[in-house]
Amino acid sequence: MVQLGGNRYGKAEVRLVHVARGAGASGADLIRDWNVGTSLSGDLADSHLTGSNAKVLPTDSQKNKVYALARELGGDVAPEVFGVELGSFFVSSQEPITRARVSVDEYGWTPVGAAGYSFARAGDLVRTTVVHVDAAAGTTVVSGLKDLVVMNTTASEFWGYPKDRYTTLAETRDRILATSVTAAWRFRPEAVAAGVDWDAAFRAGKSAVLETFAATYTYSLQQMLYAIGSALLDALPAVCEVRLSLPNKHHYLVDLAPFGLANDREVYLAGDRPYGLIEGAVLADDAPEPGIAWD
Ligand SMILES: O=c1[nH]c(=O)c2[nH]c(=O)[nH]c2[nH]1
Repeated sequence: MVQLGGNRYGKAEVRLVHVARGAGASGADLIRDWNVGTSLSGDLADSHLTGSNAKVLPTDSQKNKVYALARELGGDVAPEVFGVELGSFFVSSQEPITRARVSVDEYGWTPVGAAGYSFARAGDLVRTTVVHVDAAAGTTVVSGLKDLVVMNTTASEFWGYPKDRYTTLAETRDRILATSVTAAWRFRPEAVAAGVDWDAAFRAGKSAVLETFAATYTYSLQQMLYAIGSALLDALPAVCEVRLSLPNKHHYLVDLAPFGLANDREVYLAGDRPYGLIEGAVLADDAPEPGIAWD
């Protein structure tokens, strides 16, 4: 015998660019460039077990609502606001749907020139948010960033680790530390209910990550993870938990001795794979249980 397990469905990667015309400083346009995902769940067993689509709001309709809502909300809207509105729409308008998950990745654009309508795509990071709207459990918001590549050319050591018969790694008192930061911060339920200045929170979170990375002398990437997580909790009182994923972008000093050249921390091979992957969570002492927030 078999049975249906957990399931959800929706539209992935709905690409949407909203131009808030003249809404910026000196009448400049403001751009929100998004990759939106919707995922609905609830009383949907029939669709899998009998083929009845009576409760299946087409993913095509979900995609259409994404574009329509961007127009309806208008203006320079934070991705979190959009996620809460969109999720609430599906749960309140479709009786079988009890939970909606909305993800928004936001790509930044930097103004170019003075006319207010020219922009260059900002490649430094992607802003992220995942909103869950659940008919019973309420609304959760997890925001953050990904693809933020950072490097310290010194101020990092790695030594004192156990050595077994497979250990060849040389201890180092001075190495390059580089990573691509994925950070996600979970907002406190009461903050979500009261309303958050989402854009200000994002700016504060990004600054906390960058400033901590630059200011922290480390003996491991694990130590950097905890430092960044703590700094985010300090900077964002509305946040109760941070989850971080830090790939170790290894840089190997190239042996140039065969060519009669010394190499005193100058020429490195930028490793691609494999890479170390350091992951962890940092929580406020009073963080409530996450419930569905990370689903
Ligand atoms: O910061 C590090 N943490 C590790 O766990 C590890 N392991 C390794 O080989 N190099 C490193 N660097």
